Amino acid sequence: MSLLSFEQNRAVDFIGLGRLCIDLNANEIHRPMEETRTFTKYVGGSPANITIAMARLGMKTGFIGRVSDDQHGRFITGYLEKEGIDTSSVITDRSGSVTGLAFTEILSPTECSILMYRDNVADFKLETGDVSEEYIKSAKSILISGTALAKSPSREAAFKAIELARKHNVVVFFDIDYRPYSWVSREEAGVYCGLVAEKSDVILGGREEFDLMEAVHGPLQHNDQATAQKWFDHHAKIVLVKHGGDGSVAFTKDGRVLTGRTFPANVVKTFGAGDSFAGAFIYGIMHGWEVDRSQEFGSASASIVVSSHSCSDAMPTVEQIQAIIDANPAK
Ligand SMILES: Nc1ncnc2c1ncn2[C@@H]1O[C@H](COP(=O)(O)OP(=O)(O)OP(=O)(O)O)[C@@H](O)[C@H]1O
Ligand SMILES: O=C(O)C[C@@H](O)[C@H](O)C(=O)CO
Repeated sequence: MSLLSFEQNRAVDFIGLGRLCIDLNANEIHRPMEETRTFTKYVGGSPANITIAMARLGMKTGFIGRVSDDQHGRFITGYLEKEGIDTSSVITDRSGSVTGLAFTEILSPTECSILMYRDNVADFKLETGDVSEEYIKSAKSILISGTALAKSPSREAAFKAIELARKHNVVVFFDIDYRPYSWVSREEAGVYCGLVAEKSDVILGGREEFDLMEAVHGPLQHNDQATAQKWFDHHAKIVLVKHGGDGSVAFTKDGRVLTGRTFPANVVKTFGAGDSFAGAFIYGIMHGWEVDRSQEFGSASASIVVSSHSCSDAMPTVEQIQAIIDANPAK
């Protein structure tokens, strides 16, 4: 019995909402950013990365967001269009906003950090008027990333999108995506992420991201199974807890607990694992695959992206992911 039912007669499979930014990944790796002279530019932003991942896997995708009225905004929109992502709801913001920049430092394969420049960014200027009911009802699913909740009017736009999704049987995927630099406080993040989690069908996050919500919406349990039950008591059908190199654990409302394995990787950088995992995992779920097969697909995708310099550019095809799985059969 499928946990989720996706409306089939919809023009769009998946809509991402929120952050469209630019990654500037250090070319001189294994040294501090103070010693970096050059960077390579990629489209970034967790929801953008996940939407690009879905498009690379052949899904019909769209995006709801705002970009700056400059070369960076045009670069992002052009990239999305080249990937086949519908940009009819990607709005050029003309308030003088800028594009968020994510400078990434790769000290070692396991020591990576991101320096975020996010003052007056276009993505937080997303307004409720940018969220079209007609567009939402044309989709099978929508992705909400937690950072979109960090500031108004983006926050209200995200909540409107969720309400419209619920009204039109659009499946809501929620990636908690906690990025401290965008929030006033952890507590505020917990408040708003918890309110979205209560309305979501599938929730993805790390242990500490679930703790963030439980610190406000209680009780704080540090226990994946108890966490999952908490959200099943609301609207969730699948709760997936990511554990980095240790894989993931998925809980289903019908009582299954599924452990996701990891795949060997020549790790260049650790970030991008979550977005590539999410894209391929959601792909599996939307194709009616069992949750554990979807976890495996997500994990294989992540092993490719952590072995690459970029996030968005490195998002793999179905064939590339399957080749990793075929080369590393489960024991
Ligand atoms: N070093 C690794 N090698 C292979 N697979 C990995 C590695 N790190 C993570 N993964 C895979 O990616 C999935 C998601 O990783 P993780 O838990 O780090 O998400 P995240 O914290 O959201 O990542 P990000 O750093 O992109 O925000 C894991 O469940 C695992 O399957
Ligand atoms: O989501 C962000 O703001 C940073 C991303 O652009 C970056 O690619 C990353 O950290 C992916 O996890």
